[in-house]
Amino acid sequence: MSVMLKCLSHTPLRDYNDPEASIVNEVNEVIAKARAGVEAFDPELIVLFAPDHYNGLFYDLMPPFVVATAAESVGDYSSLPGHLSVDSDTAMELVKFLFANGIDMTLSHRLQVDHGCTQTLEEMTGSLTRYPVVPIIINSVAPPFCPYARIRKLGEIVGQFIAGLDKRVLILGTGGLSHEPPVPLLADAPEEVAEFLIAGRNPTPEFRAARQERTIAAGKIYGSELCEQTPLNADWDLTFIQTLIDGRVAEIDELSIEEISQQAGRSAHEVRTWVAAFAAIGATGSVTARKDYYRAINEWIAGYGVVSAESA
Ligand SMILES: O=C(O)/C=C/c1cccc(O)c1O
Ligand SMILES: [Fe+2]
Repeated sequence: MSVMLKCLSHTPLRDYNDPEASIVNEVNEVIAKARAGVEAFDPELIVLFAPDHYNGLFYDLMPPFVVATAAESVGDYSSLPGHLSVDSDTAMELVKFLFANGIDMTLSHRLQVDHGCTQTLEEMTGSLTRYPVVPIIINSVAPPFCPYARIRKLGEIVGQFIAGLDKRVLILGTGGLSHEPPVPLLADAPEEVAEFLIAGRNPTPEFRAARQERTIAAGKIYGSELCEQTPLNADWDLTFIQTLIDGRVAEIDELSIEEISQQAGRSAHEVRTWVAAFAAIGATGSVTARKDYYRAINEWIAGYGVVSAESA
């Protein structure tokens, strides 16, 4: 068994609201380098921790986390549509292993996923089908959230499963870091917004286009005095990254969910995918980790980071 980890922020505003060309080029270079590392590693399996943004998961049945044995991308923004090459047998074995080890996992045999799941997969592999993948969606956008300690425990048990596989496994975490796009909250939502958050699957093209336009418009003023959303917080992001690469992931258990929302924005909870990914690799051996890149990019509503690790 050998294990590689890549955790990356994602943003659907790529191509729709780009920062200056030098920054786009810089990010493209970092992604190309990370992808070359994946290519050289040649994973036999990808375990993908990702959030959803009210495209696959809604409040009609909102799990804290879910393993998919089959997944279809909705192709929101400019993300790739279509099916992911999910290794359904391994996904099912993982669910059984989690049950046997104290994690009450949710299972989906047909899950819709969005840019939060597919952007990083595409960036790291060039497609949604290049390698067998097991998607694990962690609720990071729809409060209330289970404690970070539970996410770390989930990651640890996934790591124990990976350790028993005798395969080259790439663990991906996608989302974060600090950011707060205009995603509505169920509390106090007007009736039609609440209806969308509870059961908004398969929206009309017009509904999807209007939603995307709102995000693009938010990107154009994000971080300015016109913007009411919580701004990016580079200090918070860099402290969080350092905690992970120092091997101190358990310290994140102590952070309060409310404080993270206040300091880093409501969608900063997408870092739950990074917590799970680091806990997973930590359970497979001794870990070497590094920060490949960080920049706060308002145009993309993203504290944008890339972190890599290997275990031996
Ligand atoms: O779901 C949406 O419409 C927008 C999501 C978004 C916006 C900006 C940064 C991100 O990481 C997002 O997921
Ligand atoms: Fe996101």
